[in-house]
Amino acid sequence: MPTMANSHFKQPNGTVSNNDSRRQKLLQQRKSLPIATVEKRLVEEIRNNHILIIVGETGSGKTTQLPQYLFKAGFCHDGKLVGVTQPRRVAAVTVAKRVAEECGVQLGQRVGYSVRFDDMTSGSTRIKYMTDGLLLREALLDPYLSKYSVIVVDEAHERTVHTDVLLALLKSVQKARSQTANELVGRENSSNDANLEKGKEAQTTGPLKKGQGAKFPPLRLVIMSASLDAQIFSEYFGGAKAVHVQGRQFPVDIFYTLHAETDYVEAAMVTIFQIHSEEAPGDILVFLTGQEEIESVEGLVRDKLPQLPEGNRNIVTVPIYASLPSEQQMKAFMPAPAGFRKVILATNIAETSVTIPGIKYVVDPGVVKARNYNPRTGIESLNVIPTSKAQALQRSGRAGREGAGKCFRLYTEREFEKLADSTVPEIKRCNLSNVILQLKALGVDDIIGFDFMEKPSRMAIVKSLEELFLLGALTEDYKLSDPIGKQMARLPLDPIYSKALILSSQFNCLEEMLIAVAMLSVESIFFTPREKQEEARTAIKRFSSTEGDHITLINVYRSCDEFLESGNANNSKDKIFKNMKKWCKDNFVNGRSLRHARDVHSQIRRHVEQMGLRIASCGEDMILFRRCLAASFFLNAALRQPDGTYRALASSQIVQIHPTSVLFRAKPDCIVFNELVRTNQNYIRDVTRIDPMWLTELAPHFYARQD
Ligand SMILES: Nc1ncnc2c1ncn2[C@@H]1O[C@H](COP(=O)(O)OP(=O)(O)OP(=O)(O)O)[C@@H](O)[C@H]1O
Repeated sequence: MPTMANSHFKQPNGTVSNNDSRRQKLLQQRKSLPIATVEKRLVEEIRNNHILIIVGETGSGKTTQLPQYLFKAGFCHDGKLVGVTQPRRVAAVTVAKRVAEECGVQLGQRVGYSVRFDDMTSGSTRIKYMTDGLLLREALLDPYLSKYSVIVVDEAHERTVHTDVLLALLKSVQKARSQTANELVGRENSSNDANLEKGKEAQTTGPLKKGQGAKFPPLRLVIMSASLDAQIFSEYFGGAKAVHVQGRQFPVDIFYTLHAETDYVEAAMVTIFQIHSEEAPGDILVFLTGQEEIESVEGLVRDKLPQLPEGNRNIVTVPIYASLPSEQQMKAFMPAPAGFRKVILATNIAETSVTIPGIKYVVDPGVVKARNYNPRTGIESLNVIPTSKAQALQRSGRAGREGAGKCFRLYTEREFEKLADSTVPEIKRCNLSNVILQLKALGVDDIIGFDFMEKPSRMAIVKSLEELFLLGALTEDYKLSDPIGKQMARLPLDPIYSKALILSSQFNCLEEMLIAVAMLSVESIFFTPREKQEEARTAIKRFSSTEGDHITLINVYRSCDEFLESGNANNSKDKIFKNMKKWCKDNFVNGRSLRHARDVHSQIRRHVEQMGLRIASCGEDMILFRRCLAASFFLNAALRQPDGTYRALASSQIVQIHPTSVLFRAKPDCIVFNELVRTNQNYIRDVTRIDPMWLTELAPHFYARQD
């Protein structure tokens, strides 16, 4: 077995090395992986079975090695690709970098990746890592996924909405590619939603046409995970064969607490410092639930350092969470400064697939922030819940990848035993509008009869179909509308935001809506340090609009723009970055969030430009913009009640304006909002004042009915 590969500390992840000894070392590492002993057998199984399920321990080499074996075995000979999907972009990017390095090729050549807004592939790419969402989008343009000979769905146990939909889609593509002209194709169903909902005649359309798929060679599917319940997948794929890859590379010792912890953040802090003072060198990966919690722990660690003995302050914290811009996420993969211990504070985006060089210790509080959706009330909420056993296994699997590791679970062994084996599939606990819009765009007519691995409730499907109809994305017989529905499906956003962008081009305020949507897509734009509450409030007031949070967010964005434009023209990128950081700090704006919003803004701007939408600004006339908000978010309108609470008009839920909203005290009569958060109350966030008359004028199809 190789010893711990400290070279990773010195060489940034993914650089192409001409250094022979580095290549030799990588080759040695590859050969020592458990999967290497079964290379021939796996290739044979994939040749002989069109669907194969592979279960193997974390770190055994599935993600990095199998695609290379398939390439070597000739699955890419005629220019075809091996596609590997990951639930998360950070995994797709980092694994592709690693595999390119192992192959000794430049990233983007033989080995590449493609994730939303970032394509690192070329005509010569044969092994392509991507997110599952991206492959779904590819299917819009190439319904038979004709350029792939094999598709590997990695980390299938995560059961994200995209993974589930992708599996169903791949099943029908595979069937189509192995069928003859006379056979029926999976996506052509005998009934459709209009039929089910309205008793009309069945109609079928869809891009998969009878016999067309037979033009392409059969598609092979590989479904992989370390902790997957092979049985469920095997049944779904008609008794597909499952193989188990035995053995793990390095051992990971698991430690549990003796007693249940009441405050997991506090327990995580204690554990970090205990590891730092008692354990051998090696970096620490701590799982937390979200940006705010990560930033608060960063602050707590910073505050604690001066209290430690001088020689013991050599800790650096590095955050990693989904809404952090990619280049900042990559900092987690860089080596710590010499003599320092790196403490990575991560959400579950670092839970599967990734190898973070240097990690020897994992701290796992056993909780995760998960989406939950109630189709009856239409409320989608984010709740902190216990992880499943499968997640606990994945988390501990992040240690022990370069040498033996340790995992500290901040809960008792008895609590572990009580955890569910696997996570409830996301498709059963989220709003389905986005998925249904994508499926409709893929030509799936019958959502209720669609071959989901696990069917979402009929109520959830019907509710989302109704929502899409009200937004104008579907016609009366639940077909994708043209052009609105088609345009909405092209935008990689929630349908309600896509609709807002399309409408705002008609209201002459697309400039403003682009900023609003970008700002709404990031967490916590303002930060209020505990010790500077008053100062922060005064600073934030400078951006406040009496009309509400949307215009306030636009004011922040534009003020920063103005600052960057004035006097920064001749500055280097680095200098501008530093200036922006200072501006944000002075104004109590969260710099990371604002940078992310600017990123999202330029990406969606590119999309709307490509779609030919007219980009104009309403200038000073913010009434136009507010009218557009009313026209777009009419499903999220609420009226004030005599007691100061609000009644959400679509669901009749009683809600309250969140204290962080600029309208918290003003309490206008009628509002639209964007987020409903359920804690001990139903709080609404991102709120703007509107005139109630606008609702009947701008959304008569909904409000005429309500009255
Ligand atoms: N970026 C990297 N830097 C250093 N070592 C790496 C890197 N990526 C992979 N490795 C090494 O290759 C091994 C196999 O990684 P791989 O991702 O293929 O395993 P896996 O079986 O897919 O694991 P998981 O189920 O956790 O995704 C790791 O345990 C690690 O030793």
